Amino acid sequence: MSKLLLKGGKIIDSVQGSKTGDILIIDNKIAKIGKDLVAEDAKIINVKGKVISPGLIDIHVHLREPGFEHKETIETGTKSAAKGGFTSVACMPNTDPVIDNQTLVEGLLSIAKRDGVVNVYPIGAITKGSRGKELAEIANMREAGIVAISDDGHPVMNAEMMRLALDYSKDFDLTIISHCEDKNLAGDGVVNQGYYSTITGLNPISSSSESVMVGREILLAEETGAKVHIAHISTKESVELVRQAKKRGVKVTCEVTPHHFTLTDEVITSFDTNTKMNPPLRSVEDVEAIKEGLKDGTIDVIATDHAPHAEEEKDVEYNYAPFGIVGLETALGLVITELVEPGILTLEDAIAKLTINPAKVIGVDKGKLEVGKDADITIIDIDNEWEVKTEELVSKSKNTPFVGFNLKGRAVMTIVGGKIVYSSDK
Ligand SMILES: NC(=O)N[C@@H](CC(=O)O)C(=O)O
Ligand SMILES: [Zn+2]
Ligand SMILES: [Zn+2]
Repeated sequence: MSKLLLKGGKIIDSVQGSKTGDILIIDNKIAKIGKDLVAEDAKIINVKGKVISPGLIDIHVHLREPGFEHKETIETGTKSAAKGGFTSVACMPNTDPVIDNQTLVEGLLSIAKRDGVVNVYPIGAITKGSRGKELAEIANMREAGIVAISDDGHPVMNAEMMRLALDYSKDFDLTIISHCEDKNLAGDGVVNQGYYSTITGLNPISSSSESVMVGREILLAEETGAKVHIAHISTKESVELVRQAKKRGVKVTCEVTPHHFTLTDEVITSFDTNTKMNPPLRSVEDVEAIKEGLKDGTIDVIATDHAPHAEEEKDVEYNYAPFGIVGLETALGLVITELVEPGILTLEDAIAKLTINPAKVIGVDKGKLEVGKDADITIIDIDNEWEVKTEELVSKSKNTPFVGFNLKGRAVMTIVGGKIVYSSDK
């Protein structure tokens, strides 16, 4: 029997309010929560002045294995997650091959069991090969352990195919995570349409290329009664569509990435390919609408869309670089610096968007500190000031626009199932 006693931290409880106290972990479960706990032969960890949070959950991660191991592997991606304070990640199926059948899901789970340091929840494809033509083996994949379906990286352009998938997903209580992008409207765009696309001469991506699809998904979810989750929301129009749909009782949820609430399209003037991602960085007004959406609960989840790409792939002309940036190790710092410090979200609300809310979207029993639950816990030092440095990133890829940023707040210890998988002291 192994015992771990966390002493004197601020225990986050977004429902009943946070309190200072101790948590006793026995083996892989939370055994006791209270004040002045004592436990013989427990390893004691003093967390005075620190926050004890439910382990963070990221439901939008590209682990790249199988097929793109030069960008990331399940081992390096989950180590990156652990350093960022994440105890669970859900991984997107746009690997090679695309995760669209039971055997591939089982293969992924067995690698995750062998190499993963945090919990890995696979997301299956909606359509075979994510090509949008015929449905993937959704029932079998569900049996094998997928927690959601998504063709992320691509939209499902055929609305009838999406309606079919939504209808079908209800039988398996699966949420569809939609990458909202109208391919015809997006064309060969690489950056947000606006002042900065004009002055840089880079090909524009309109806001409508996203919002038209957000509107479509909402209408189809409403018609079918299915659950849809909008990935990486980025425009003010999309936020408003979700807000109105929620008022009507549509089963729609959405997520935003830290880069979409932190950066605007102004940064593309550097022509740094680490400012290129899908959807693109948007305007000041969009960022303001996103913050409003976070505040009023329209935006449920903060997810990284961790999208590693190798240095040689990004080190090309802007038009030719792949879309995407890494995010697991900077997410928490950006949330605290950009949202909690300025008072946009309380610490409890911010943590809810990184724990219980994402857990609900993928339907897993995680994200709460309660006796009897898995001991997935993140210890956060919210006052820790640090600078993002390339050489300190443990992800295999270093494609982030945040190098040199000074952030406040970081995970100092990550515990998964009672086991310390990351500690800043080591
Ligand atoms: N976000 C990105 O810019 N890229 C993602 C795909 C995606 O999330 O749509 C990737 O897989 O690289
Ligand atoms: Zn996407
Ligand atoms: Zn993605």
